Amino acid sequence: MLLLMDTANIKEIKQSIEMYPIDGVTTNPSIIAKEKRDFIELLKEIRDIIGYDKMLHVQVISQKADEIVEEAKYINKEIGGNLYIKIPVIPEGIKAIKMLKGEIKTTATAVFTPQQALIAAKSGADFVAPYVNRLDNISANGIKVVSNIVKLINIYNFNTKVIAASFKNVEQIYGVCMAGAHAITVNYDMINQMIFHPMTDWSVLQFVKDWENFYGNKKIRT
Ligand SMILES: O=C[C@H](O)COP(=O)(O)O
Repeated sequence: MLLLMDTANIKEIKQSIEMYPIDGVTTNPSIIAKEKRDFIELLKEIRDIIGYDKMLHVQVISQKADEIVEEAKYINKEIGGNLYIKIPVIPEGIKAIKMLKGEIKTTATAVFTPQQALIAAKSGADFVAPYVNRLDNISANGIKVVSNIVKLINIYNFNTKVIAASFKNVEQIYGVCMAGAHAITVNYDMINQMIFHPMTDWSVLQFVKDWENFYGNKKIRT
């Protein structure tokens, strides 16, 4: 199971890498624009923080296959390392995924149906990224879509992995993990929510109280 951070915020990336078992970072144009920084400069800083081995997913802007390929090559040259180029599953995007196969790794993004994921996988995408919360928001079932994509990938034995994205609560995250998603990408709030439980905090406080009742402020290691 791969765990990625869906953010381009330097502080959030640094903190989550320090605290949690993070495999990489995913971005999209909206996430990047929020930081109000030079695109390449920001990505280079993220690469420096996470290192060359962790995954970095960066999305293209163009909507024509030839231009998508050019953007992918440019980002790859500038940023390098374990890089995945995110390409939306429009027809020209599928064409670009086919063109990049064997040269640059790709993540087919903005996936809303198993059919889109199937075509992207058949085209050679390394990852497909279904948007769970955006599906739930249009009264579809994000977890079911992820589950069906995982099933299709297994039926046809594609090498493609599912990176479930777009979460607004931990129940959605739990659901896609139970459905066998190979990877999840979550924002800073979600990663903290995943580990939070009021009973855990209460128990920790209780342990400390009981210890102090007998040992006072004595430490385990003096
Ligand atoms: O790149 C895709 C994002 O994970 C979408 O997430 P969002 O629906 O929270 O904007």
